[in-house]
Amino acid sequence: MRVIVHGVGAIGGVIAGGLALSGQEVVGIARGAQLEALRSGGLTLRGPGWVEHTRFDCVADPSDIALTPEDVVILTVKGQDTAAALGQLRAAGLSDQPLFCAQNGVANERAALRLFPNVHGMTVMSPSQFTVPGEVAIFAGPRMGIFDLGRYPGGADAADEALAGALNRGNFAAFVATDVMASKYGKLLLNLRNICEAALGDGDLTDRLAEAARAEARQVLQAAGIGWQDVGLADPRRKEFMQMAPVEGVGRAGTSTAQSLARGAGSIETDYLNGEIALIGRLNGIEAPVNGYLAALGARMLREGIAPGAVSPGEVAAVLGL
Ligand SMILES: NC(=O)C1=CN([C@@H]2O[C@H](COP(=O)(O)OP(=O)(O)OC[C@H]3O[C@@H](n4cnc5c(N)ncnc54)[C@H](OP(=O)(O)O)[C@@H]3O)[C@@H](O)[C@H]2O)C=CC1
Ligand SMILES: CC(C)(CO)C(=O)C(=O)O
Repeated sequence: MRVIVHGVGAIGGVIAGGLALSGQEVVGIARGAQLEALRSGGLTLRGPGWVEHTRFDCVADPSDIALTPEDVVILTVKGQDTAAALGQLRAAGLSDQPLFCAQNGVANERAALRLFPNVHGMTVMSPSQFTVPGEVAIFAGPRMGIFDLGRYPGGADAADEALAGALNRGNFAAFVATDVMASKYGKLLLNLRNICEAALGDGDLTDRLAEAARAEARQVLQAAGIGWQDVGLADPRRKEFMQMAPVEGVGRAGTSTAQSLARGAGSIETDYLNGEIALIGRLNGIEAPVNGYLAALGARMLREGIAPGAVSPGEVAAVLGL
């Protein structure tokens, strides 16, 4: 098995780095300064109380790789970049190799299944950050992440077992799940907080706003007949495998959404997180005003260049009556 990681940023870096450090053959797909840095100097991983350095092959496009039936692809781009990445993979000749969507949100797998037959979901619990080109930080230990892996839309097969085995050898805690989308919907509920924290920073209003978004989302999912599994702090695997911890010399820029805003990435994932709840609500004739507002707020922050934490608490509290 050769593992191709498409999108070596925070999560792609941690996954590719952990696998490479364990001796697994890895090829990364990256772009810009990150590609240059990975090619010239390799990847540095910084964790709580440790630093590791590793090297693996990196290319700019899947078409630079001579794909074989033994390849497995892990997609680690943000949801808004999935369509372009899938198009690249198709142009490169990917066919029935397993394709794992190691991303937040629940829309990536469906988009992938339109083009490819062998699609798998992968829930990612791994608080990570792209710091500078050629370096990523992981704010948790003792394992670098907890993953649920399974075939989309359901079931599990040998590819899930094989990748879970490789990830476990790479200091992750990986679990094969026959209903991986239940786990991914559970993770979606957690990620509804991303834009709240990106807008307001941490605090009581953020907590209340996130809870309002989650309460609304639970109603929407229930009405749409969609089940979920709790993968939050109550999940006993977190205590055993992965607790949050600071990384010396690296300030945490918040969730992946705040990270995109902080580094001026030009796009954020909110339409695939809170926007997904608004979409499911609209498809089922249910109002989802809190998540609809939060998706629009994310778009406004991007449009107006509002920095993380700089949205007026009074405005949010007034609009949502909190
Ligand atoms: N960060 C975290 O703590 C967590 C993130 N996640 C999820 O993981 C997924 C990835 O997030 P994260 O790692 O934070 O995001 P990052 O932006 O750090 O990483 C994504 C990387 O993919 C690159 N990329 C995008 N499209 C392409 C392409 N076509 N070819 C090559 N490279 C490409 C981006 O480049 P560029 O910078 O140029 O856009 C970037 O380097 C998201 O769904 C996120 O929600 C899940 C759990 C935790
Ligand atoms: C782990 C968590 C909830 C926060 O880092 C995340 O998924 C994200 O940043 O998108």
